[in-house]
Amino acid sequence: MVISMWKNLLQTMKERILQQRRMSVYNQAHGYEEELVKKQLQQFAGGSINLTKEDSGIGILTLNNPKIMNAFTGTMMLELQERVTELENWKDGKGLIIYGAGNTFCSGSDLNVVKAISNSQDGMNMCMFMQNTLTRLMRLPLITVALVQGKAIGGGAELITACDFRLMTPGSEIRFVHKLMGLVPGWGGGARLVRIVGSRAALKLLSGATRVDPERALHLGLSEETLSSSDEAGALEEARAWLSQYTEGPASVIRATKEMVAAGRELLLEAALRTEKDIFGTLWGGPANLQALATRPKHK
Ligand SMILES: CCC(=O)SCCNC(=O)CCNC(=O)[C@H](O)C(C)(C)COP(=O)(O)OP(=O)(O)OC[C@H]1O[C@@H](n2cnc3c(N)ncnc32)[C@H](O)[C@@H]1OP(=O)(O)O
Repeated sequence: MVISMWKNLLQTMKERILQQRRMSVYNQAHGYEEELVKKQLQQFAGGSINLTKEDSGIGILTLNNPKIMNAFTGTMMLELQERVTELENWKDGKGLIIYGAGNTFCSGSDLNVVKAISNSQDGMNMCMFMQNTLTRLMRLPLITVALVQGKAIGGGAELITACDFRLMTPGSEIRFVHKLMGLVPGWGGGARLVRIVGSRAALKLLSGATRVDPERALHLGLSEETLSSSDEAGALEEARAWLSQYTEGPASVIRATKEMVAAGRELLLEAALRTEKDIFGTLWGGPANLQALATRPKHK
């Protein structure tokens, strides 16, 4: 009995590790040694990443380091990875809102960390770690929204591109400042920005280190809506209401919809079509489908 429980546990852990590897971009084959990178990041402590899972199926992820405008310390990078793992395993989840504590989003990497790891190898390790985490975030079967209050700067601007949608509050700003630091984005924000706003607009925003206010973000398709509240509680409430338009209904259907769109966004057409078929197969004749057929045959 104990042996069989132990075997099941090992099997589940193995499946989880394999699933995480499938969702990630880098592994040992790319010279990426995750355990070493984690050990190094652990040395730069401060702040936290907090997750609450609401009964509605909406998760709230808070970037919490307001003394330095929610800049990412090493331990925050590690905690973000842990929270993403938690979200991958949250089977009732439908949506996620990411926001920053203290009325501002995030000012990127903690500059103390940037200075301490300013050699090429350490920079590459941090880059691969954050790309893996943000790619897994992007591929979550949840509809994700970045709520931008105050500033989303550098890595903070990169993080918002890993979400499906962005909402901005009045007076807020998105800015890819990398060029001013002699850099380009390294957390995957460059590749994702091109897919969101197109290559011409992305080139302007990156090479101009342009300040993007809510009006310009709307015009570029970088933001969906400018909210009316500027304060944290009001903005969060508005973001919840906005997101719930899309998370209404059975979790199985919402999650399948996001997975299908993510496949369409990332895969070549034939692979995306096959994935769509597989996802369709998980719903056809399932409980949500049968109940809809029994109770709501018309859509007037
Ligand atoms: C992935 C690559 C990266 O992300 S590299 C990092 C890119 N980010 C940056 O370079 C941001 C640098 N900071 C700034 O430009 C300004 O602080 C911004 C964000 C515009 C805010 O300006 P302002 O509203 O006037 O506030 P402030 O400068 O007084 O900041 C408040 C305190 O927070 C700190 N802070 C801010 N950002 C960071 C950061 N990324 N790392 C470490 N500390 C940061 C400021 O130094 C300031 O601290 P203090 O009150 O002076 O002790």
